[in-house]
Amino acid sequence: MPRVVLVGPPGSGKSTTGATVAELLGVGFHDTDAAVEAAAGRSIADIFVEDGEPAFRDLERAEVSRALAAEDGVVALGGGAPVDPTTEAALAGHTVVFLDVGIADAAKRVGFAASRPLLAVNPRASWVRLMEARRPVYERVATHTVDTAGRGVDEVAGEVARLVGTDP
Ligand SMILES: Nc1ncnc2c1ncn2[C@@H]1O[C@H](COP(=O)(O)OP(=O)(O)OP(=O)(O)O)[C@@H](O)[C@H]1O
Ligand SMILES: O=C(O)C1=C[C@@H](O)[C@@H](O)[C@H](O)C1
Ligand SMILES: [Mg+2]
Repeated sequence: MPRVVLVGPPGSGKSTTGATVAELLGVGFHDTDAAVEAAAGRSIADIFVEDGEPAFRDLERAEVSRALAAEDGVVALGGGAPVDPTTEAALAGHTVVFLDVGIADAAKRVGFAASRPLLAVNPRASWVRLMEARRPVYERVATHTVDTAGRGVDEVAGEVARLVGTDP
């Protein structure tokens, strides 16, 4: 079972902070977005364009299920992964940290590049809509919440490592 699973919206820092948390804890780091891309041999943006979002969600659900069973370090999920009901149910019993962030910090961090297909059109409004719909899900699955607003990667990673460092 992973030591900790990171959830949160695009720009919350799951991938970047997760790698630092893994270093601090001396464990491996696994990013489900990267794993889906490696398995498919294509970028997520290409999977969205060529096969559509439902096809990506199927690949993501399978990869998250595999990672929750097989990985034992830090696991970063894609931003939309916990919205899937099967994935939400599978997260029960795991140590899950919700990296919270507001639109101001997310916009600064992400720059809303085309690599995030759900934010390709009207990125700020799309991010706000996504976050409104997803906040209840992130809050339901989280065992801990860490506010990342105005805080750097090292500070956030230090707090996450302290929170989960004593968990079995
Ligand atoms: N706490 C932070 N302070 C400043 N910049 C940050 C912070 N966390 C992440 N970043 C920067 O924000 C950008 C996006 O971070 P990252 O890719 O880790 O987000 P993510 O949550 O994994 O997003 P996605 O859901 O799209 O995978 C990166 O350039 C990263 O360096
Ligand atoms: O917020 C989302 O739905 C997404 C976030 C990214 O991590 C990727 O999983 C993909 O771009 C979809
Ligand atoms: Mg990421």
